[in-house]
Amino acid sequence: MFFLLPNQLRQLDINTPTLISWVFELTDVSHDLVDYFYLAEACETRYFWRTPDASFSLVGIEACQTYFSKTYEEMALYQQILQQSTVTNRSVLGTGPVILGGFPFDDSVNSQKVWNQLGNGYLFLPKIMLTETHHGQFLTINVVAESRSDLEDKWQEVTFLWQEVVNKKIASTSSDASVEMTEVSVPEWLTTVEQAIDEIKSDSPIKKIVLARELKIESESPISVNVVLKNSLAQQENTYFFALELNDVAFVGATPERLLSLSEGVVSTACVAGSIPRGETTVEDDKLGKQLLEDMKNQSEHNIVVDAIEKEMKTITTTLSEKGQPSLLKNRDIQHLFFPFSGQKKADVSFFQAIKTLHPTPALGGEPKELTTKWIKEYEPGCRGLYGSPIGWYAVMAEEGEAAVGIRSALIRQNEALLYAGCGIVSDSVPTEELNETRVKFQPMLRAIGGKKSVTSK
Ligand SMILES: C=C(O[C@H]1C=CC=C(C(=O)O)[C@@H]1O)C(=O)O
Repeated sequence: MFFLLPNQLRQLDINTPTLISWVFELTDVSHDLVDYFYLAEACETRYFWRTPDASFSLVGIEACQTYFSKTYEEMALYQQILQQSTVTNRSVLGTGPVILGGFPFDDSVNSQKVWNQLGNGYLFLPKIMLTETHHGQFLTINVVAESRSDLEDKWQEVTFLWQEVVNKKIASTSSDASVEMTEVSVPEWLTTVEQAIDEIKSDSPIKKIVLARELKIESESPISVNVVLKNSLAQQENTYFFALELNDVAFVGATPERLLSLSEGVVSTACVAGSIPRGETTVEDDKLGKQLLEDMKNQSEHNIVVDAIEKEMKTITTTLSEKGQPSLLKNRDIQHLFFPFSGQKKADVSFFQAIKTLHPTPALGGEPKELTTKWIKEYEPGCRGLYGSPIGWYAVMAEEGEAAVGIRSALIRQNEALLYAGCGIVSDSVPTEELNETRVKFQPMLRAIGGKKSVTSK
């Protein structure tokens, strides 16, 4: 598959920096799209995204433009600037110029010490992007050129990069190394949970705080992002899959939670809060599901999320679906209370602005938002980085995109991984039960990392 510069582009008159974003339909669709992510292992930047129903996947390879530590407003502005200087033949959803990546949980926290260059958010426009939809597989080539000869040079560079990637072989790596697992700051975390309960029970306006903790994995050999993603894809159900890698750090996850999607002017979100493990048998599983649906503590945790999201969705939409009863969202290790909302996005609200409005929902931050975000910054041990924050894709030329909430996730760096899990604390939370809930939420990434584990707790 070699992609020559199309004739239309050879005739372009380029005088100012112009983004050329050209889409080709792939005729050879024998590869699963994720294979291109695996093949790009040696690249500096790579990205993978798949929706829970697997109907839409993206792979991004190397950066044509990068956006570090950018606010939602800045990204909306970059999007507008790009729109005015782009030449594209895109017609299918998720092809052409698309920005990929994640925002930080809290942009007032510098997480670079732990998260390296990903710490304050990293978004990029890929040089090569692969898209799979029910229309087929597509390849987008993005280059920013200042003249016709610059376009020819850069085009050649990107097509060589593509050749290099597809000519690689996927290395077969096993995941049976010995790994040491350390639950980080457990006593401190339990104390923080108690403090949060006291705060909620006092006459403070705080009703709910989501507290997260970390689990550290040290492996005798480098942890392969390819293996972790491959295992996640095989092991999890009803989740988004994402992987964002820049140099030696990668953020990988299998999250059940949609923050916001935008298609044809309609924004859709979901309230996912309230949890119980899966049962060993169907009977036990149904019993646990029923228990979750009827449990007052989980209902109150969930309702806080529904009320806040409904209120915020009303500020960004002209019409909104009605509030109703939650159903169960079942993943491999855990089940949640789930309720979706969708509405017509207001024309003057950008997608980035809409994401800013919702993030963090009380499923990851708390209620009220500003107070609890500050509370988390002050008291939660650890450093969230991109955990719990919007990660996804954002079309440049059209009203399209989607961001999931980056949970059930791990930061992977060579022989180490840091897993994150949190839970909603309300007035009748019991600290040790919350600790157990986070243990269940670590499971997806623990299972995906594999290895023979020994455990310590600090
Ligand atoms: C914060 C996490 O989960 C959130 C999403 C679903 C259910 C949650 C809960 O029941 O507490 C959390 O709000 C996490 O998995 O790290």
